Amino acid sequence: MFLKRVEMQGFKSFADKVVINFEHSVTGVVGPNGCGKSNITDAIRWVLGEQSVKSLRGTTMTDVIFAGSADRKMVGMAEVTLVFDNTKRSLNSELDEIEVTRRLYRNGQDAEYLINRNNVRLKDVVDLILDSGLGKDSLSMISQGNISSFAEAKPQDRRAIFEEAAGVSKYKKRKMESLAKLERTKENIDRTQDILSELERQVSPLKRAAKKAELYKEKKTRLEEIEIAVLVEDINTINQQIEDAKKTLFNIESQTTMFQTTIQVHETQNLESKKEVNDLEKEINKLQENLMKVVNEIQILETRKIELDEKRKYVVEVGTSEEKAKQLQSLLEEARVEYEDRKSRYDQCQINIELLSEQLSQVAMQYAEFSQKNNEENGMLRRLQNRKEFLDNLLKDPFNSQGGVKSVVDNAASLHGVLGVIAQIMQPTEGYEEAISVALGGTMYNIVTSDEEAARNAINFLKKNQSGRATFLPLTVLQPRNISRENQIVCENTKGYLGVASDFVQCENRFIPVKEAFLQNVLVTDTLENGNNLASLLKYNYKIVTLDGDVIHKGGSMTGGKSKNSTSLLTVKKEVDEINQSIELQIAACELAEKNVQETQRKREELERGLMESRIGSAQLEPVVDAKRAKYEKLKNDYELIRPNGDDGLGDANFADEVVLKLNEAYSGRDEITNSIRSKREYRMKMSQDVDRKEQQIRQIRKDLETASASQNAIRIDQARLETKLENNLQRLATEYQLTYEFAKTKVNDSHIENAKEEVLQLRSEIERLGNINMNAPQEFEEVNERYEFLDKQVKDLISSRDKILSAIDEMDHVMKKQFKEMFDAINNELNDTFRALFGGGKAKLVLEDPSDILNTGVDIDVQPPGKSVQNIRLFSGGEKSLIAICVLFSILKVRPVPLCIFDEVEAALDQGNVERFARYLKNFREDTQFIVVTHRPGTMQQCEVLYGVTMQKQGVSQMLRVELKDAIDMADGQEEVKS
Ligand SMILES: Nc1ncnc2c1ncn2[C@@H]1O[C@H](COP(=O)(O)OP(=O)(O)OP(=O)(O)O)[C@@H](O)[C@H]1O
Repeated sequence: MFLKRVEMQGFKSFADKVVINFEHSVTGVVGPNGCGKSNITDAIRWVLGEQSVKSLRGTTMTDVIFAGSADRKMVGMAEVTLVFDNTKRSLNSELDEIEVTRRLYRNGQDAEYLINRNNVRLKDVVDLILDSGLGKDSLSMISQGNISSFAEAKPQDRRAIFEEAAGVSKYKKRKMESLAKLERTKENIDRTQDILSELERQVSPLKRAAKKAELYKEKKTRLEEIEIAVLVEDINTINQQIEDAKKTLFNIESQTTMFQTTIQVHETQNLESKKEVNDLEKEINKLQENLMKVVNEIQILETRKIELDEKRKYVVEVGTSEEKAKQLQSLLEEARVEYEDRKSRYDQCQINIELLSEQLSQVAMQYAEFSQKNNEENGMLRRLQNRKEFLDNLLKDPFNSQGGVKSVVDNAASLHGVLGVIAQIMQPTEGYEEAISVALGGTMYNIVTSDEEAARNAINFLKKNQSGRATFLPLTVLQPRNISRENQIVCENTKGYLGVASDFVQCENRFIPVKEAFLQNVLVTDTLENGNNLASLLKYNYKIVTLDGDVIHKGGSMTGGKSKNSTSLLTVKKEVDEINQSIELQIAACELAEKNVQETQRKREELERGLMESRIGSAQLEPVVDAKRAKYEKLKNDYELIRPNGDDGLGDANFADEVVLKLNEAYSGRDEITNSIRSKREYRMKMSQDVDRKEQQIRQIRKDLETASASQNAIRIDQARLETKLENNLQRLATEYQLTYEFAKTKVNDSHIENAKEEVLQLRSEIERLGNINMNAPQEFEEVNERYEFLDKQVKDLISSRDKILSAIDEMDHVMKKQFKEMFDAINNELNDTFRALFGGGKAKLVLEDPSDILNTGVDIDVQPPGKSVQNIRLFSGGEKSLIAICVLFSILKVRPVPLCIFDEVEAALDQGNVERFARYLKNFREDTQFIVVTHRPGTMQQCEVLYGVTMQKQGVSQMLRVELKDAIDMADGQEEVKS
């Protein structure tokens, strides 16, 4: 037998273990109402996986567990086992015997299925019986209710049994599943497409933004390359400039040493010269003493000579003619010598007068010039001293013209948080005073406060005291203003650019925000021309100042020029320094001018003295010469009278009187001393001039030394500035680009530097044109695009799976139509014979309500019992309806036999004759089908090969026992008479 055994324990009314062995093809189960017959059917249905509590006639699943009775306690577990013979492989297993068990515990949770005592899932049980004909809608379990509902059912509801028979229901189930899946797939497609279109909206702008960001990065990288190249180039230049500065410093140092040596040499020489002048002075004095002696000697000799002359005159008057002539000749010769000597000295005096006059007039002119120069220099010195006094006052009282500022500064000690005036806080680098002064402009009088409250307090103070107005800068509100990196590159590549103004200002750390707010975006150039060039490259976006204090304002307007004696608080210190220096120089200039005047005066006096001496000498000599000439001519006449033809004897005359000779000697000695004095004086003058010249040279060299030292300082400052700049550039290479100078050098090539300025401008304007950049865009785009592509693929997959489902549904529809139609036709073929057999004639047929819609059409039954006209099943009596339904059931069994069929009082509504016909007909199927028939009808019982009686001997607990026909009939409530 297919179902070999049923074992039950604790299932519904079967409290105790009951084992039913099936050994016959047709087994009858009999018993009185409520004894538990149908519970056996329920047990079989339950094991085969029934999940519907309603089908099991309960409200919860635990209702199947024996609930107890008057004298039995409830049990905790229900267990039913079915044992099948599977040698015909009706079940989906290769085993010959299969034991299926289901257990349920009262806690309702520990439900179990077992196949051959192994725990399995419900699905395994369902798979086991799939297509075996034991399904819950199959014909394997037919109750009286099924029979009547089949007959009463609408044609539409009736097709289920044909579908089951045709094996269509599994396709139908699959189709339902596929449709549900299709629905889910469509929903997924819709949902995914919604997300997709949302993503699509994001993807395009993100793609554009990402492209923009990439472009930006590219250009930025190029800018960086250029910047690195410019930095490297800058470093090269700075290194070169530092080298040059060192060389220049070395040259200046050598020059300084040379200057110092020259000064030393000059000073030593001057010392010697001065000593020499001193010696000359002494010599001259000595000579003058000698001169006096000679002059005295001359006077004595002259007196003696006069005496001698008198003696000679006497000889001439009283002597012989010979003596006379001789004497006269001697006198004549003497007079000639005297005359010529005096004449020559007189002439010399005249020459000296002329020479000295000329020299004197030159010196006088020089003296006038030097005096004028001296006056000028002194005037200049006075002007400088006046200016210095003014500047000193300004330094002492810098805010005299700014009432409010002065008042706040004077009272700073009592005002909380007043930190100082910008002009005092900022220290411009030497040489940059004018530039910083104009860069700050009026801001230099602004007062820095710690915060806004301090500023408010100070303003209230000014109001209260009505002591003026002032502008305040609270440190807490200051924002740094910079020039962009790209513009910086442009600047650094522009000729004459020196830096931003803040580079040239020192201040305490706490005031750095002030510097950054006002000077970090002001550019400094050396000249106005270079400033204009830079301004145009930067499109007039920045304020530019020059070292001279000219300003190119934002927008391009320019301010410049110079007003007399103008000064600002930032330049005043520089001017004071400069003026102190100028005063020092001016004092030296005055001293020099004074010295020149004095020197010239001394020279003039000396010349005047010489001239005077010469004039006196000349005046003294003039009458002497006349007298000597007259004397000489008279003696000549006298002698010619004595010797009219002349006498050669004259030559022999001994007129060389000793006195005369001495006198002549004395005169020539006097002249010699005078000449020596003159020449020594001249030499002394030359020496003094030489000393003066050298002193002047020393002063000039000292001036040059000062200039050299100033330029040394300037070069050192410049060198320090270059070294700071170099340090900054190296630092920037390291921090911004993580590069050493040596490595960066290997990275750059000429192409980076070529046209750097133009390219930077070009790149900068291109970057500007790019507008706002979302640097996260590439990543966001990648993420969104990845999601987009993923979802797009998913949609495609979903569409393809939807198409597959649709085609599977189509295929299933096709199979279902085919199988349904074939099964329907086959059953229809059998129905007529079955009908005739059970009704004893007539005819019957199945009719499709809508043959064009095989998948949904209802099934009607047209029957014509013998002697009756064709009628629809609904018009027949209850018994007839049952029998017609049974005809259909048997027709189906003929076409589609099932291994097990349980009939639960299906023939209840039939009359006895029909019951017997039914029971006999049933036996036709016992070859292929095992029947378990629950019945009250003796007619049926008679046809069963074995009968089991169900009893409830103990109240509420069912029991089974094999019974004989007679007992069975007795047990069946005696409702039917047994036909003997
Ligand atoms: N969980 C349960 N515990 C104890 N008894 C139960 C349980 N469930 C059902 N029963 C009993 O089973 C009996 C019904 O059994 P069943 O319907 O099989 O009777 P039957 O023999 O088919 O009757 P009829 O001939 O009237 O159809 C009832 O008496 C009911 O009290």
